[in-house]
Formats: sequence, C-alpha cells, structure tokens
Amino acid sequence: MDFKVADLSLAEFGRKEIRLAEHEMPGLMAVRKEYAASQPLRGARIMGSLHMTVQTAVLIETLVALGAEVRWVSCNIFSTQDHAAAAVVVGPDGTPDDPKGVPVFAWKGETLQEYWWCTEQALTWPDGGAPNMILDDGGDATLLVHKGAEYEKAGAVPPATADDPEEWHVIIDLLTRTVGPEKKWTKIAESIKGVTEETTTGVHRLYEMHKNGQLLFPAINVNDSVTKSKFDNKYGCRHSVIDGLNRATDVLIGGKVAVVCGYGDVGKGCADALRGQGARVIVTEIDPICALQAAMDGFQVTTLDEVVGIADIFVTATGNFNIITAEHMSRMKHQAIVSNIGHFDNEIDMAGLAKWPGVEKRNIKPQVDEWVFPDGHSIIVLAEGRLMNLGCATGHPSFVMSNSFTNQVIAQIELFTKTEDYPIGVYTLPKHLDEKVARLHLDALGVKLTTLTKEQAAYIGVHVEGPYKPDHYRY
Ligand SMILES: NC(=O)c1ccc[n+]([C@@H]2O[C@H](COP(=O)([O-])OP(=O)(O)OC[C@H]3O[C@@H](n4cnc5c(N)ncnc54)[C@H](O)[C@@H]3O)[C@@H](O)[C@H]2O)c1
Ligand SMILES: Nc1ncnc2c1ncn2CC[C@H](O)C(=O)O
Repeated sequence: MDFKVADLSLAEFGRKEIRLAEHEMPGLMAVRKEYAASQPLRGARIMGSLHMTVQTAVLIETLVALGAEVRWVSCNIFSTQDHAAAAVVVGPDGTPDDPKGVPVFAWKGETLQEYWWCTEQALTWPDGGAPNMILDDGGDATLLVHKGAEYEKAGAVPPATADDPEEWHVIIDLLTRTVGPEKKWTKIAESIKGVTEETTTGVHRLYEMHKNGQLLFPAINVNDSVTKSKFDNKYGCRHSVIDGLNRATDVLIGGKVAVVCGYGDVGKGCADALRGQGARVIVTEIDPICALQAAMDGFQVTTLDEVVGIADIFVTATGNFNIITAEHMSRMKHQAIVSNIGHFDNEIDMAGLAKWPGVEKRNIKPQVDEWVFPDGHSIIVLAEGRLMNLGCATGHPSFVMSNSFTNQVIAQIELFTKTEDYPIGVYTLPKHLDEKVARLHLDALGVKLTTLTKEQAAYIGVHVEGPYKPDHYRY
C-alpha cells in the first residue's frame, strides 16, 4: 500500500482519539449501522481532499465501512493531524509494520510542491485505475482534474506568468510534467461520476465552473445542507476560532478590540465567540443584510480602514481575497494579531507583506510569525494567513463535524448510486435528508421532539414526519 505520512508510530495515539471521536459522531456511526448490510459504496473509488484530522479519520473509515476504496489528502498544508493520518494508514487491524488501512498522503507542514504532489498521488490508483468519486473541500482536487483534462484537450499547458501566485506556478509545473498523450487527466475526469463539496469557497468554484460550461461531472453542494453550514460554519467556528487564538498566542481576549471581516455563517460564529470572551467586536461587511444582522446582534459595523489602527485582533471570514492588505498591516497596533479562518490564505495579502520594504519575519513557533516593520512595530500573523483554527489548533470538535460528514456520506451514496438522476450540475441534498441528519444528532443532546398531530400537520401543510419547511425557508 502506498502512502506518505509523518510518522506511523503515532498511529496508536491516533487510534485512541479516533475511538473517542466515534462516540461524539453519532450521525456517522448511525449511517455505518444503517448501511452495513447493503454496502452502497461497494465499487466506489473515492479520492478525498479534506483536512486530515481525527474527525476526518472517522469519515474515511465510515466510507470504507460502506464498501468504498479510499485514497486521501489534506486540503491545506497545515491542517493535518499527524497522529490521525498515521492511524488511518495503519487501520484498526494493522500495525505500523504491517499497515492495513487507507492510503493517506498528508502531513502537517507540507510545502506547496508536496501538497500538490500528494493530491496527484491520491488521484492515481496504483493499479493504473482512477477514482470514480471525489470528496472535496475547497475544490483543489476538482480543479487539478479539470485543468489537466482541459490542457490535454488543448494539447499544451500554458506557462504561469510573473503575476500569477506562487501556488499557480506549482500547479502548472505539475501539469507540465503530467499532461501528455497518455491522457492521464482526461481518463480520470471520464472516470469520475461526481464530486461532493464541503465548503462555501469550493461550492462557489463549482457554480462558477458550471455557469461557464466547464463542469465535467455532477456535484453535490454539501455546504448548503442546513445541517452543515448553519452548524459547522457557525457553531464550529464559534468553538475553534478561540481555540486557534489561544493555542497560537495565549493573549487575553477580554477587553480587547476584535475585528471580524465578514458576517456570514463563519463570521457570525466568530463574532459571537469573541464577544463571549469579552472582546469589543467590530464587524466589516459588504452585504447590507448581513451588516444589518450584525448591527441588530449588537456589533459595531464599520470599515476596516476606520478601525485598523485601534484593533488588537483581526479575523477574516469572507471567502474573498485581499481583505487585509500590507498597507493595513503597516498601520496596525504593535503586536496586533492577524488571522484568517476562511478557506484560502488570500484573504490576507501575505505576498504584499513579504515584499514590504524593510519588513522582517521572525518565527515565534510553528504557524506563529512576528512581522516587524521598519518603524519598529510588529504584527503577529497566524498560520501564514491560512485558516487558523486548523493551522494553529485542531479545527472543529467531533460532534459538529458529525453533522457535516453525515451529509458528506449521504451525498456520496446519492451521487454514486443514483448518478443517472444527476446530470452535470450542482445540487443540494433534499430537505428530508437534511432533517434526517439533524434527527441523528438529537438524542446525544437530550433533545425530545414534539410530534405534530395529523390536524396540526394539515393546518401548516406538512406531513407529520416532515419535511417541516419549504425549500425557500431560511433557518
Ligand atoms: N475554517 C473553517 O473551519 C471553515 C468552516 C466553514 C467555512 N469556512 C470558509 O470560511 C469562509 C466564509 O464562509 P461562510 O460560510 O461564512 O461564507 P458566507 O458567504 O456565508 O459569508 C462570507 C461573508 O463575507 C462577506 N464579504 C465578502 N467580501 C467581503 C469584504 N471584502 N469585506 C467584508 N465582508 C465581505 C459576504 O458578504 C458574506 O456575508 C469560506 O472561505 C468558507 O469556505 C471555513
Ligand atoms: N475537525 C475538522 N476536521 C475536518 N475539517 C474541518 C474540521 N474543522 C473545520 N474543518 C473545515 C471543514 C469545514 O466543513 C469547511 O467548510 O471548511
């Protein structure tokens, strides 16, 4: 079995934490039970590109329990938990000397070249075969397959330019090496029945590709299951943004001024958490509706330019780019903490910061850097601008990820077993499955649901067993 992880001897520790996580992931354990006999993913060859954490290990082993063959990478160079990666490779029945688990290509602290090499390895089955499903988070695996097939069709790989980001140069180098007459990427694209996408930014990429007529296979937008984005994005970040700040800096948050850029699901969770710690939270927004929500939730809403000189902590959560520029950072307080919790690192202009005349980078510890400006003031940047809850901490807890990942498993089953029902396009799961995910998580929290009478159901125009809301309902 091919794999590349940091240290297989960490597998025992990883297995202990996976066992504890299983108890906190009732949705995944329930679908393992429900589908154990029918093995709906038998024949599925799933390539996963999603943060290789303890929680993801439970997801991977659920997919295997339902019959799938799986190969896995992380979707971020800093988010892998090495003990979880080791435990997945070794597997429940293997040993570090005789691993019997799943091929994983991931370790914390990959270079960009290594990251994309890992992605290529996971997309390449050793028997010369290819995946027939992708489970993606942020769309990097989907991008590589699409660009490879595009350039094979064009017969050439366009060179990266000086204006392109470093990562694009890495991708072009990989494709220049692998695009050729054997049509590796075209074969993979033709083998893929569909992709299930985890996060807002990845979903945005899918809708753009479909709008431009570029999407080569159907996709399920897992992010917009209510039981994903209204839970993971909001309550998950509410937990893990503080975890990231504390593990990275141990700075007291109470009494400080914190700026949250973006008041969507993630920003709402972050602002709530920072207020909970006693920070005075200021929100920036472009959207009048989200800005009004923030104002009515009691937050000051203003522009970053207005507050960049008074804030102590910055968290970007927009899914957009160049939110915090080098010029902004040059005007920040001494030792202001700058962080991003959005999917990609381009929310903070790290390239611009590195080019600032006379700036000096001092590493404090892994994923914590002090950047000193010529005037002597410095800022503290977390995880090199990459998502700090996974770069500096361990991401969301198991229970909230169980909601997200139960949606992922259901989406994989839907797309793999009913492909003919999904012509190329981007879909969300039907509401009854969304409600099913919620139901699977109620007992653990001691929730007792009220049951509609037939008359009440008729009165509000729903079935006693649901769905309880129309598709246009906003939770
Ligand atoms: N780190 C994690 O664990 C985690 C979890 C879930 C989602 N995410 C990522 O976090 C990001 C945000 O996700 P979301 O679900 O909250 O998205 P969202 O679309 O719900 O919210 C983003 C908000 O940012 C606002 N915005 C956009 N550009 C802006 C700008 N220039 N200035 C101020 N506000 C701006 C938008 O109006 C929107 O309200 C995405 O990249 C998503 O993939 C990360
Ligand atoms: N613990 C986690 N394991 C895997 N992925 C995680 C974890 N915490 C946050 N994430 C990021 C995925 C999230 O659903 C997203 O949308 O980015």
